[in-house]
Amino acid sequence: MPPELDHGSGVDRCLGGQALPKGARVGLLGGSFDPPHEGHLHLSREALKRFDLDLVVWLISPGNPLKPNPPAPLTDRMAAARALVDHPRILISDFESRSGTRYTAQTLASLQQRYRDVRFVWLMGADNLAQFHLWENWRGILETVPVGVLARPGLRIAARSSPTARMFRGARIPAGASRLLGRADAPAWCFVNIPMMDVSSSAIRAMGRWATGRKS
Ligand SMILES: Nc1ncnc2c1ncn2[C@@H]1O[C@H](COP(=O)(O)OP(=O)(O)OP(=O)(O)O)[C@@H](O)[C@H]1O
Ligand SMILES: O=C(O)c1ccc[n+]([C@@H]2O[C@H](COP(=O)([O-])O)[C@@H](O)[C@H]2O)c1
Repeated sequence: MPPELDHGSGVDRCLGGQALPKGARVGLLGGSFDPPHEGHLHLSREALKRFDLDLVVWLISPGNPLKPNPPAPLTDRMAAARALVDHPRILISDFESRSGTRYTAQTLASLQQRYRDVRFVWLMGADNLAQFHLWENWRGILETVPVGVLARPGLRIAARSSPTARMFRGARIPAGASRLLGRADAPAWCFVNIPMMDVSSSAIRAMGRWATGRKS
């Protein structure tokens, strides 16, 4: 049983091994991290600055509900993330596997119930904004937490003209005011251009540089 789970009250005392201070602005970077790479680190460092966050938590997913093939075992991905990250404000968590949630809308509901005094911000790369309207209860997610989107090579235009960007255009915070995102009430989202880093898990897998206990 993970030590950080307080089963008596059903309340998590900490996320990614760290207690979350009252009022903290916490960015959540959900992902397959199959494997984690420098692009995830880069996105996280930029998000801390651009959105004025206190912490970024990597939520290592049991598996993306839209991806047909399962990722490598969670323990391998968690270990690789721990080996890669050496930053006091970037935490790694298997919260979704522990809470039994797989859809982001459920994960956010579960987190908000456990951490009532924390201000969560959902973080993602531009590829996910382009597809966001396919996610379970995607409007509900946007109505629940502010969303920070970070540019990704080749995907700026698809993201900015996506159904989500069009439907929620009135809730967009301009990039010049991105530091307000963490304090904003939902619905609010912000797209920031960051120096591009052309690295992806699929490219690393294709190069055979990710050896795990994956069953395939
Ligand atoms: N190089 C990058 N620049 C910006 N965002 C990124 C980058 N790599 C990953 N992300 C974002 O990080 C989150 C988690 O990504 P994920 O773990 O799926 O990695 P990935 O490299 O996109 O994987 P894959 O190539 O298998 O799709 C997503 O929101 C994704 O958009
Ligand atoms: O909730 C959904 O319907 C949903 C659909 C697709 C992706 N997600 C989440 O988006 C995050 C990024 O996934 P990935 O595989 O692109 O790294 C990860 O936390 C997934 O659980 C969530």
